[in-house]
Amino acid sequence: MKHKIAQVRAYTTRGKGADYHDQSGYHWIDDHIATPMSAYPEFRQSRQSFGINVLGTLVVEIEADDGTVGFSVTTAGEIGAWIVEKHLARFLEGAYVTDLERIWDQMYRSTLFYGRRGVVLNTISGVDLALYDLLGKLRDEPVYALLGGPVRDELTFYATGARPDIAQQLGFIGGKMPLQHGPAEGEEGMRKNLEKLADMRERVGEDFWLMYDCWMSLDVDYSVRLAHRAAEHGLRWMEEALIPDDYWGYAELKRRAPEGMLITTGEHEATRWGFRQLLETEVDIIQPDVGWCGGITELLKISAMADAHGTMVVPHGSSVYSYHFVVTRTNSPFSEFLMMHETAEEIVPMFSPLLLNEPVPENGKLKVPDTPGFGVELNPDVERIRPYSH
Ligand SMILES: C[C@H](O)[C@H](O)[C@@H](O)[C@@H](O)C(=O)O
Ligand SMILES: [Mg+2]
Repeated sequence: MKHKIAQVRAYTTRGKGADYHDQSGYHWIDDHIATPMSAYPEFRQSRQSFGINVLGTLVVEIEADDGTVGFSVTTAGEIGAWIVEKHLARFLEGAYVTDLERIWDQMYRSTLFYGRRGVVLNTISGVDLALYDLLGKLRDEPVYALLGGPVRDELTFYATGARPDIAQQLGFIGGKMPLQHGPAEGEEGMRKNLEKLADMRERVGEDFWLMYDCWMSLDVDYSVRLAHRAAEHGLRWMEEALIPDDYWGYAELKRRAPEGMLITTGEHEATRWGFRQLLETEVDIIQPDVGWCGGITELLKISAMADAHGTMVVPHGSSVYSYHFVVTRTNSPFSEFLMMHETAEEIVPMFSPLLLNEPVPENGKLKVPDTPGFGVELNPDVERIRPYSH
C-alpha cells in the first residue's frame, strides 16, 4: 500500500548529539586543533571559541498517514528547524513517502536562492534521511535493503581521535589524529606536528595506518612541506588540508604530494555538482557526510560518479546514516568511527546520548543491524524543543 506523508516536524537539541562538536568540559575534539581560524591567536586553543558548536542538533520527524514516524538527526539546529517548518514541509505533506526524487529536487531547486550548501544542505539531508527511515519502517526493512542490499557481511573501521595507539588496541585498522598546529604557528608548530606523528608511529609500529585530519587549516605550500616530512613517518593520508572552495589548491596538492600518500577531502562539500568539481581535482578519497551532502538520495549519485571516476568514497562520520550506505557499495571499502569519549580511550556511540540502539564497532567491526529503517530511536530522556511550527 502506498502511504502519504501526513506531517513534518522539526526539533532542536543542545549538547552532544548530532552536533558532536558541542561537548562540555575537557574533550580532545576541542583541544588546540588547527582550523582556518587559527590565523587568529585568540581562537586557537578552542574551536568552540569561534563557534564550531553554534548550530546544535536538528531532529526531523516525518509521520505517515498510518501514524508511522521516521526521523533523522543532523547538524543544523534552529536554522534548520525554521527551514523545515517554514519552507520545506510544503513539498512533503500530502506527497507519497516514495516520492524521494521529486521531494529532493523540489527542496533543492526551491532553496537555490539562499542555499546550495552548508546549513541548507544539512537540512535537506536531514529531511531525506528521515524519509528513508520512514520508508524502511513502513516496509519493515533496513535502509541498506532499500539501497540494493549489502555487498559485504560487516563493516571495517578506522578511528578518528587523539589516541590512535588505543584505537589499535580496540581493533581499528587505523587512527586519524587532528592536526593541532597550522601555518600561523610557524616552524615550531610544524615541528610539534611532526613530533606527535613520530611519537604515535613509535607506539603503533610500522603497519598501522596513521592519518592527519587538517580540518581546512593549511595552505598548499605548508601542506606540501608537511606531507613530505610526514611521509618519513609513514603518514597514510592527509585529510582536508585546504578550505573546501580551493579546488585548484587540491589539484596542486595532489600533484605535489609524496607518492603513495592519499589526499582526501569532502566532508564540507555538498551535492553532485560540488563533488563533480572535487573529483576533477583527482584527490584519492572523497568523504561526503550523508547528513550534510544532501542525504542518501544525493549520496547515491555522488557515489556512482566517484565509482566511474575510480575514486573511493569513505563517508565522514554520521554513524548509522553512513553505515547503511557503506555496506551496499564496493567503492566504500571501510568506514570512519569518530571517538566521542573525551580522551578517545573508550568506545562511545557517536550521537550519544541522543539515540537508542546506536550500534558501535566491536573489535573494529560491525554487522549492520537488520532492524527497520536506520534501526535507531530517539532517546526520550534528551530534551528537545520545537521552536517553529507551520
Ligand atoms: C577531528 C576533526 O577535526 C573533526 O572534528 C571531525 O569532524 C572530522 O573532520 C573527521 O574527519 O572526523
Ligand atoms: Mg575530517
